[in-house]
Amino acid sequence: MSLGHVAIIGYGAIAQDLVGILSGAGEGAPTCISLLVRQERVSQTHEAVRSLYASASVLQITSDVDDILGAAPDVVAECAGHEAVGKLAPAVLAGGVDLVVSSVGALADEAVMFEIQSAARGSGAQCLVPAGAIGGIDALAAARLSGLQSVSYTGRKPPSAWAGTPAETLIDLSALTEESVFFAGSARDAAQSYPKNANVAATVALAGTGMDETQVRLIADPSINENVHEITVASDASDFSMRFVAKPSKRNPKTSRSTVYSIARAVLNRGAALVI
Ligand SMILES: NC(=O)C1=CN([C@@H]2O[C@H](COP(=O)(O)OP(=O)(O)OC[C@H]3O[C@@H](n4cnc5c(N)ncnc54)[C@H](OP(=O)(O)O)[C@@H]3O)[C@@H](O)[C@H]2O)C=CC1
Ligand SMILES: O=C([O-])CC(=O)C(=O)O
Repeated sequence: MSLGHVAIIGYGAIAQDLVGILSGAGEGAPTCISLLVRQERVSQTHEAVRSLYASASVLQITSDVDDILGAAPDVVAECAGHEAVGKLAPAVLAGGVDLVVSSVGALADEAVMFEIQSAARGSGAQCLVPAGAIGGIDALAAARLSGLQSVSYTGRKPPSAWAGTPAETLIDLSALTEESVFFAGSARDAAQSYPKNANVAATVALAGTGMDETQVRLIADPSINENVHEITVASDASDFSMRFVAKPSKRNPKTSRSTVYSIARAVLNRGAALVI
């Protein structure tokens, strides 16, 4: 088995790291990588990619999803944002291509969720939700089969990681001297109000008690430099708590560095004989 053509939507922090990881995957590396970027970013992306991957003539760059689908990729990895999921995911899935989604919080929009599931059911393609920045999603999704009593998620990041979000209107991020819980509510509200910071809340919700029952707290904490993700689960099979202390991405402090490795694993597993 081998991985053929991988297409990636976006070329920001996660996607740039993903291209590096896939290109360096040795025997498991895809034979071809395509990038789907905004029209206005096509030429700058060509420049960036050419300087980094001089020998990799395999990289193709387009702003047209039909170019991607016409080349029949084995899998598409979305690494762009909620808007890109709403706009492009149904077309990819309707085209019969499996999609690994990073921006899981987009599925908190019921219309987007419906379109994605309809497109996947119609073509037989799958929308794959990786764990992303967090872990323990396997244990949670398995425990759900036994019966879940409660699932809660807490996301804690340095104040600067919440810049440009509604947290700014709730608290003075630059003046914090101690942690501040600025959001407590459902995973659906968290994912939709904090689209670049709370995708994990949606992932935990999908694996567990759903968007409306999953309890979420979001915290700005001036005493930390990492992004800390915690889940607490009570189920008929087991009770567990997990805490992940993730280093921030060097390219984007809102994004945990662990995220891209989870996406890469989901992609590389498509070409593996033994999947773990
Ligand atoms: N599941 C998880 O655990 C996590 C998920 N995420 C999700 O992943 C997304 C990407 O993260 P990250 O790489 O750090 O973010 P970045 O902002 O660094 O990169 C996103 C890139 O995607 C581009 N983009 C956005 N919309 C489109 C589109 N419609 N078509 C083509 N390109 C597009 C952006 O371009 P432009 O700048 O022009 O808008 C930008 O270059 C986040 O927005 C978040 O939704 C992030 C962290 C954890
Ligand atoms: O990467 C992270 O720390 C989590 C994140 O941004 C998200 O869930 O959207």
